[in-house]
Amino acid sequence: MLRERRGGVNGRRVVLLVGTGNNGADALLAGVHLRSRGAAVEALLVGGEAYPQGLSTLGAVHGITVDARSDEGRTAALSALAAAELVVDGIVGDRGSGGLRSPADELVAAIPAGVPVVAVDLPSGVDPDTGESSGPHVHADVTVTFGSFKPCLFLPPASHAAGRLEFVDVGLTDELPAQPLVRRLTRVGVAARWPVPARTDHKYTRGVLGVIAGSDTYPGAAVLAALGAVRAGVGIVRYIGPPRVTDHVLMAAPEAVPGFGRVQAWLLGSGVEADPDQDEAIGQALDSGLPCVVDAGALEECVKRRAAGARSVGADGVLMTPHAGELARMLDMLGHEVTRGDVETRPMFHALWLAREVEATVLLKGPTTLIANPSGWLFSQNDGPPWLATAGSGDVLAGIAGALMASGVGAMDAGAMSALVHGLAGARASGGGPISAGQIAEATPATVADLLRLVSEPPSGDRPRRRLSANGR
Ligand SMILES: NC(=O)C1=CN([C@@H]2O[C@H](COP(=O)(O)OP(=O)(O)OC[C@H]3O[C@@H](n4cnc5c(N)ncnc54)[C@H](OP(=O)(O)O)[C@@H]3O)[C@@H](O)[C@H]2O)[C@@H](O)CC1
Ligand SMILES: Nc1ncnc2c1ncn2[C@@H]1O[C@H](COP(=O)(O)OP(=O)(O)O)[C@@H](O)[C@H]1O
Repeated sequence: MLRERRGGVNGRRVVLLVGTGNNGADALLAGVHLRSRGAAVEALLVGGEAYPQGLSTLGAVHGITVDARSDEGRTAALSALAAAELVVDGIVGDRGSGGLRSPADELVAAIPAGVPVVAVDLPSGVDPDTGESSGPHVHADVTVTFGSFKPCLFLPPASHAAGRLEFVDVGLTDELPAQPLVRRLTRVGVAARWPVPARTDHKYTRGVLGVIAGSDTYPGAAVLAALGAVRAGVGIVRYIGPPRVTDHVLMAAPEAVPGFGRVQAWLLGSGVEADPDQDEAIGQALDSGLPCVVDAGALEECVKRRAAGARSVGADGVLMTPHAGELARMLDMLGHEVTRGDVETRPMFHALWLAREVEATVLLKGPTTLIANPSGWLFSQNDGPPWLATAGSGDVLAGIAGALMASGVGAMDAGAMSALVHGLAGARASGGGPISAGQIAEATPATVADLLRLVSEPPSGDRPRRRLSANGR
């Protein structure tokens, strides 16, 4: 980072924020290394006993140590930070809880804006297991993590403070639980799970998705949801909605077939407003025992029915796709006083809460997408640019998820796979600039094709097939 931003290491001022644990020790050793390359290194001690060997080695190479707990030390620490060209955060690691104590909180708040920060293991001040934070915390440009990714690196809001993640394998893989609490599907993981048609397939065996979406107020949502499904490669879309909306859907996606018929899964609710015909159709679909993606205007009906015990399919057959505001509304409906702000502050907690209350899979949309199921497992996907935050983007996502569920993919996988493909398609369409939701749908086929190339057999047969790990990641 010093090389990238300051043209080299020699003579640069590096400040280490050093706690008493292993992360403090790692920061000290990083300091020794940087000192040996000519950087001026100051270690600010924020707790009691820091790693003695690290302190003595840093001293031996003429690094400076400041005990920031005394008044005098704190003043020196603050002026070191004001002049820093790189900060290494080793205050707390995965045993940190309850927010930063003094003087760490004051020092973190004093890191000047624009100075690059490298965090050891996690940005100090966030809760390692939940990604929540109750006070000031470090905002890192890069987090270097050892042995395994800590849950907070994937869980917002902490994940947004971690910056780029650098993983260093220190050989702990065998010690880790087989099923981590939070997982992230990679491109290869999605490609390996993608339903690729066999030579003998026809459109019905590939899966038919019934789409009940759109209204006279929001005709576009139906168009975008149908396009998402068609472009993700469903066998057929059957569209059910008001006549004017049907016309729009058929204009944009002539592949769609209007009216009821046999389907393998449902996509319900995108752009739906109170309408007796659609409400009845949605109710029937929810009772059909078929897998469903439940979005926007169908969320309330789904929650009501499932909370009352009407659960025609289990959690892996229902993928609810609220954004933070909708998730708050659903929990409120169930008698819990929850605001959008509460959900944004504790997204994992609230997604799991709804998943457990109604025994469904919950995909919570946002800058990072969380997919939670009632057993407590989560996927966290963070694959697209902020340009995805555009009207109708979520309707396309619902369409992609619907296509996957119609072809037999379970709700957890369908949620994570659609989030990754939606994110990558957004990035492809964007190329760094603004996008419309329709462009996300348009970029989906090429995005899937790129993914599938990661796991396809080479034509010549002499390159080995890419090996996947046991869990497909
Ligand atoms: N092309 C189409 O057909 C599209 C159709 N769509 C369809 O629309 C339906 C509604 O979905 P939605 O998520 O947009 O609405 P909804 O959950 O009620 O949240 C609204 C909340 O947002 C806020 N808010 C509003 N304005 C704000 C502002 N200027 N600045 C800041 N905040 C503002 C306001 O919150 P407040 O702070 O006022 O409490 C309000 O409560 C849904 O069926 C979807 O599929 C969409 O996909 C879009 C494309
Ligand atoms: N800052 C962001 N970075 C990346 N993706 C985002 C960001 N904000 C929103 N998204 C994604 O954009 C989509 C927005 O969906 P949604 O809120 O339902 O909007 P709409 O109802 O207009 O379609 C979701 O897939 C969400 O995860």
